[in-house]
Amino acid sequence: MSPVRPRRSALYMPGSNPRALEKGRTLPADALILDLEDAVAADAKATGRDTIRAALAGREAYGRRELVVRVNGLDTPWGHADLQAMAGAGADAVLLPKVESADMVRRAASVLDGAGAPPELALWCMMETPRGILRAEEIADHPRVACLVMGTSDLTKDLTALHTAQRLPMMVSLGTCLLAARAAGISILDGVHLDLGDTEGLEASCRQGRELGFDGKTLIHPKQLDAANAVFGPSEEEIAQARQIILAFEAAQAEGKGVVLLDGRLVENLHVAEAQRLVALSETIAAMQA
Ligand SMILES: CC(C)(COP(=O)(O)OP(=O)(O)OC[C@H]1O[C@@H](n2cnc3c(N)ncnc32)[C@H](O)[C@@H]1OP(=O)(O)O)[C@@H](O)C(=O)NCCC(=O)NCCSC(=O)C[C@H](O)C(=O)O
Ligand SMILES: [Mg+2]
Repeated sequence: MSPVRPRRSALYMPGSNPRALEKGRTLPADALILDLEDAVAADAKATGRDTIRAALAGREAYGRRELVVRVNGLDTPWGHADLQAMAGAGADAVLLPKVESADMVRRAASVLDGAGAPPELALWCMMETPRGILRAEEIADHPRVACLVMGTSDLTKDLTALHTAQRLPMMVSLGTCLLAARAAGISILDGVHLDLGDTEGLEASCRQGRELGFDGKTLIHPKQLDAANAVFGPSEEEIAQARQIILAFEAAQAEGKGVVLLDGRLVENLHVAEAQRLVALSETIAAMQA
């Protein structure tokens, strides 16, 4: 079962942009992904590292937002130094791009260990190449991996597919990674919606992601946060329903029954487990907002 930690919204921001990093302290994002990879030009990578380390040194200012650093791949000139710089910098997780095997995860973990990373520093993995998708299960199974993140832009390019409204070209990959994440009991986030002017399309893509089972969505601009938070967070109606399910089942159990009908619908212990997860999620979100 995925952890109850809310990951409805994860906002990418260029690690070389101090203004964006400062703004992240007040934005309603569950997670911030401080990027050293695609959003940072080659000649700004070293400055980006310093800017991110400075932000992480003042992490109290980010409250309960999860802080994740996307490093460059170990096959690039910057990957090794990125991992060494982030090992003890205070991030919650390091996000590895273009992960294609458990061996790639092991090599990154070994650099972090060698640089003295604490055991609680998690690895998140970008799932964005055909080979990576095919090996999703072994990647998700590594003990340090806490979350898979769909990289639907790179994936669309590598598949020579098209970006479509219904995202049919993505379905096999999304489903494969969801199975891997849930089998391993870790989180999984959906890919970005690139069209910043397309509010309806963003909302539809969030709804589709939630229906498929994603925990949240990665985003590229603050104006996308509200849609993701609303869709991936349980609604008032869902919370009320969940509480009813828990109460009805408790009452049935007190009478020695293992199932109960609530408004004509069968309730079993599997429904109670999901209801408990939703209530716990809503309580954590409320605590974060407070
Ligand atoms: C796309 C942007 C470059 C647009 O930036 P800008 O022109 O500054 O936008 P606005 O003027 O509308 O900004 C309004 C204010 O919001 C702040 N802002 C904007 N974007 C962010 C952000 N991402 N995080 C934090 N704050 C942000 C601006 O500073 C303005 O603030 P203020 O000064 O108070 O007015 C920009 O949005 C951007 O850089 N976005 C992130 C791009 C990125 O990180 N891309 C890489 C990740 S996506 C990816 O890699 C895909 C994946 O790998 C795959 O394969 O699928
Ligand atoms: Mg990518």
